[in-house]
Amino acid sequence: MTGRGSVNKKRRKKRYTYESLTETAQYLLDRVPYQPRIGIICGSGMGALAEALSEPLIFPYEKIPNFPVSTVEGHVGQLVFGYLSGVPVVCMQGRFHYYEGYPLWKCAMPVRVMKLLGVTHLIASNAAGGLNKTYKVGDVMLVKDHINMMGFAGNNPLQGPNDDRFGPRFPPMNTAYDKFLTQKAKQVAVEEDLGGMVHEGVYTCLGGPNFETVAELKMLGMLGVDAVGMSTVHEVITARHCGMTVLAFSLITNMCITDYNCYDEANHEEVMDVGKMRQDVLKRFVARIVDFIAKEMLTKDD
Ligand SMILES: O=P(O)(O)O[C@H]1O[C@H](CO)[C@@H](O)[C@H]1O
Ligand code: HPA
Repeated sequence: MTGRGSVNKKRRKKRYTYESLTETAQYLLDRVPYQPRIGIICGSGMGALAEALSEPLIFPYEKIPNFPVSTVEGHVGQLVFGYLSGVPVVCMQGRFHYYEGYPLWKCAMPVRVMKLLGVTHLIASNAAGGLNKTYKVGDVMLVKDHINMMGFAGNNPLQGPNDDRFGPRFPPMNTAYDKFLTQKAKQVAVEEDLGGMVHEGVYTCLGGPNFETVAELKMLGMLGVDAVGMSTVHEVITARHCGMTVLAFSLITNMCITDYNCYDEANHEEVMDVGKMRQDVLKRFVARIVDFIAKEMLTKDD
């Protein structure tokens, strides 16, 4: 390969260093008059979560040094800084997925940038297919654990040289999802009238972009998976590696089809529609969680 093609290939493969990520964080810190403490990642169709921020400062991904760009419908592709419940936060309105052609370390790169910005708590949301038969479309599942399917095949965002400034070579993952915060989120959900529609369950991320076959879903069900998606796991692994406290939740946007006699088909339009349908209640939900973190958890970290 010669010329522009080889230059692009080198660029795609070039790993971020602590220094290059610091450069990205510094670019943002030079333009934002505060340090965000809480990071929020918006799932498919859930970009409206960022619209709840007051005094928004918006950075399209293509303008931020070293940032990848969003290519998926329903992921605007910008970082939004602002205040939620009076707390300085940063929100990813659009995340990166493996199926977009990005390696997992690149998909998870914004989490490390958040860390360098001063973020200590991450709230990751996603749209997911409900595999647990008791779930219904529009329900929320607080993630209590995940199965890193791609990791089974050796694909992990932490693959490659470890930089101890971010975290240890061999990070534990049995406490990935903060129990205290998850319990509080459950309580908030009940108070916000999400009551009967809130579950705690196991999420898995597949590589996508195709939705799953019936046999694949049956297998995942046997493994104990409650909700299936194509994101979040690599972000959570990266966040835990660098010591962040994590809450993650899935909006169940469709039920997984595990019946060979059913001819319905999963589709991205439905996923985005359900995200929009639930956006107002999720905005309130996330704002309350941010308020709780600020009052009960941030002070302990200071
Ligand atoms: O996980 P998020 O980004 O919410 O999006 C989910 O929705 C898309 C499929 O409709 C996939 O990208 C899947 O991962
Ligand atoms: N499968 C995988 N990812 C998804 C789904 C699904 O059914 N729904 C939303 N994201």
